[in-house]
Amino acid sequence: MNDTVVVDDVSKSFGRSRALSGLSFTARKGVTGLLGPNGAGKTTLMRLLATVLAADSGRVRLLGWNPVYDRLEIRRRLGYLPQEPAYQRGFTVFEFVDYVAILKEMVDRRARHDEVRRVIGEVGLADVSGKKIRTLSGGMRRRVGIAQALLGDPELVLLDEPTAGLDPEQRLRFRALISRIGENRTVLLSTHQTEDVAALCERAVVLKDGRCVFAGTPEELRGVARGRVWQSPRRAGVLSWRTGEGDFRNIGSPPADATLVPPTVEDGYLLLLDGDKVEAAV
Ligand SMILES: Nc1ncnc2c1ncn2[C@@H]1O[C@H](COP(=O)(O)OP(=O)(O)OP(=O)(O)O)[C@@H](O)[C@H]1O
Repeated sequence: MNDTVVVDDVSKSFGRSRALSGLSFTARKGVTGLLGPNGAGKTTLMRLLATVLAADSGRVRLLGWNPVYDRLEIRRRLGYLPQEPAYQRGFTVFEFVDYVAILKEMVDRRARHDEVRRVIGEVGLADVSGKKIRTLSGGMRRRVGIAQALLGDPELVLLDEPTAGLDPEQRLRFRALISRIGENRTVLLSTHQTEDVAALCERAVVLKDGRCVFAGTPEELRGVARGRVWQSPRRAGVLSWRTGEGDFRNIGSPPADATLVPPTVEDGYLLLLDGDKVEAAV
């Protein structure tokens, strides 16, 4: 297999709080979505893969390198959009991306400026290149973050919640951009949006309590809830909510006369997270 990311039995604690607990999964070229509730360990995992943090135990291989010994080699091939990027808000878009390029050791000024213009163009910000970051909308600022992550054409791109807080139209544009980025690179995308995973990821990984509870295609994630989602006039499943049409959508073990409906990726995800409760109620 051409796995570009291998995480094997990795644990990481902060004091007494265990963020990652024996986590294992692999990723390869294309877009892999990382799903999980608040506190599941997504950001910790991203920081670990970005070589910002070291694991307490377990093994990690990134692009064939070991982050313990080859951090620089990995960093040269890595682009990272942190969850809370430290933008220099007084800089223009060009100045900020150029500043990151300097930090990335791009020393030839002309080649660096060409590369800065290229990545700014790639995220569709050429028109606002001379604008100060503080004057941009949140969605545009997020694109500046992606632009800097594309500097030097990295083989591995880590995007920590790039679509959080975007309006639907911006999300759509981001999906197009991210799927383009993933055509010839390994992209890991952490998100709370199962729709993003269904729409653009080739593979999905679900974290819960610092462990991997699912790894597979979005179709397989949807399959987790096959035969376990039904519609009824009254609340029935353990996970149950009223839909826009007035009926209830229920997830769990259906009664014999249930009207089953096709599951979504979100149904599969919810069932994975709340599976214990669902099984306990049977
Ligand atoms: N620097 C830190 N110091 C102490 N605890 C931390 C630190 N970073 C993370 N944690 C803890 O580790 C656990 C996992 O956090 P993490 O931020 O990785 O989750 P997450 O899946 O990214 O959550 P969210 O979706 O809310 O961003 C949480 O319990 C968190 O409180």
